[in-house]
Amino acid sequence: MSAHPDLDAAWASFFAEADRARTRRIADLFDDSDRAMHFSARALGMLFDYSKTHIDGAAREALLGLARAARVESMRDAMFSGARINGSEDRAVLHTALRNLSGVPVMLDGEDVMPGVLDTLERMKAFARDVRAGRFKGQGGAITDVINVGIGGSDLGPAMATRALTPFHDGPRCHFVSNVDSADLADVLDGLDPATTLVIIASKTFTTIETMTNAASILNWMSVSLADPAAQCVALSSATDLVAEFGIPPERVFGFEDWVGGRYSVWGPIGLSLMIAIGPKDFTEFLAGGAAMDTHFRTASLADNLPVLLALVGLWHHQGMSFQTRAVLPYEHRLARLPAYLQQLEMESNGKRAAQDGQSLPHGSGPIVWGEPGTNGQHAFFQLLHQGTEIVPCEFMIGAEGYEPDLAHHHRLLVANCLAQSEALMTGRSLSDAREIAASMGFSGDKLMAQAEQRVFEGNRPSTTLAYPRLTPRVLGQILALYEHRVFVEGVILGLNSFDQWGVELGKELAKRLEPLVAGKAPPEDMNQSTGLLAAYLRAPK
Ligand SMILES: O=P(O)(O)OC[C@H]1O[C@H](O)[C@H](O)[C@@H](O)[C@@H]1O
Repeated sequence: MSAHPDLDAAWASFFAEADRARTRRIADLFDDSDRAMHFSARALGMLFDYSKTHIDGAAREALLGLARAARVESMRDAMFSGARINGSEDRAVLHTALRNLSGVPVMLDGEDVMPGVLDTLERMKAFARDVRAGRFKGQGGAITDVINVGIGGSDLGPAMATRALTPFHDGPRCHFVSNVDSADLADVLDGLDPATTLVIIASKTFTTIETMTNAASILNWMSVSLADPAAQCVALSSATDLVAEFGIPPERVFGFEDWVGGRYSVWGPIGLSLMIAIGPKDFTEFLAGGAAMDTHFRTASLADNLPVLLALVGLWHHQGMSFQTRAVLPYEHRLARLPAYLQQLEMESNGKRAAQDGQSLPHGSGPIVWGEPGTNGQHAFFQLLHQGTEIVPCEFMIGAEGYEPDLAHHHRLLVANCLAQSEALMTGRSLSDAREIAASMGFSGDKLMAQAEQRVFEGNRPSTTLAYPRLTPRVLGQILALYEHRVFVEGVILGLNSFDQWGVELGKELAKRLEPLVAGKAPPEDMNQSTGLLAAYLRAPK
């Protein structure tokens, strides 16, 4: 007898609905003339349309039943209340406190974390203002360039958001170095003046090999021409003792606590490069957007709750319809790094095999997430989205307005393309229409059939669209918090801990063991022969 009979029953109705849906055509669901209204939701000025999916009223009831049976609301409240929901690391999950601009107390072990959070935020703002105004100087004058050295969560958030908010840049240029591949560092340093460059070393643990290696090499680069390279360094970290050992004085260290996961950390000190690029005021807007989404997530009913709906649609496609991946397709060129950011957020959070109690997950983990901005993707992999034998649910994103009023016709084309794709995926093209096309091209007989078949689009391919007014700092904050909570809800329903990442450890350990071998020293005793062959080739390629 299961310990969770309600949850088991909810999963059973979920799978029964998914089975029923397999034979259904999405386009037929639009016989209901109100479907678009009934299968979309609005919040904070954004519109989430999930009507172009196989979900009907009964399926939605089953999905909401699953959210209720998995106790999504009480788990949500537990997260916001500072409970240690990250069980394997025995940590609370309170990145939301970083954007809690109201300052309403957030208690952890009987203590309010907000005074510390707001104090750090004020210090960041003061420092960002000094850098932007030229009061904080490099050894050659005002700072012209900022390099954020970090990887994973200490890179993807600020790198993605800084690019997303290009129209708001009015500070020094910001660059990002993450890869241990020297090519990354060399390309960023090329053309920079060490005397006017600020280096931000961003690492929660301050032990990550890529970041520490890059930081050391940057300091070497600076030391060729500067008397005191460390004077132009800032650290963003939870490991204040290691930062002190490294030699960065406390006034240039911005700390955060272990209850902020790396991939959830852009809202705090890890966002410093973004704050320097766009200024404290717009950064505060970004935080306000995240906070507004938190309030929505905490107060909206499940059926109107955007993060819950995104999560349920995701589970429906992956667990219910057995679609293995999902594509994130921002029709917003400045969100080019969003798919990479979401890959870490979603796959590092929910790409797991074991439940909190160590049992195998009964219904698997989260899906593979990938994507590219439109319209570029249309000229690359959309072929497979339309005619491949794998079905990939697509998540489109589009703003009503861009930032180039003189080029408004570009934006109209962008919107038309985005809408055209979701419609084409759903409606497809029938064999008879394809035959007509082939006939009009002059084909006949067997050739006509062959030509026609290749022009058939099965259609019935699901997508959702998130539409927003314009990509402002506030809207970006809303979107990122929306996805964070979506990942959380999916994780709760799947029964896993979204906040640890044990799956990244093994490769790191092995890399450490293999380094001597790559350097030509003794191989580890239990080294695999394929690895040995590759290492030998890479030492002397012939
Ligand atoms: O910020 P750091 O401690 O340097 O960690 C950087 C990144 O590396 C780790 O391997 C984790 O997979 C990420 O979650 C983390 O964001």
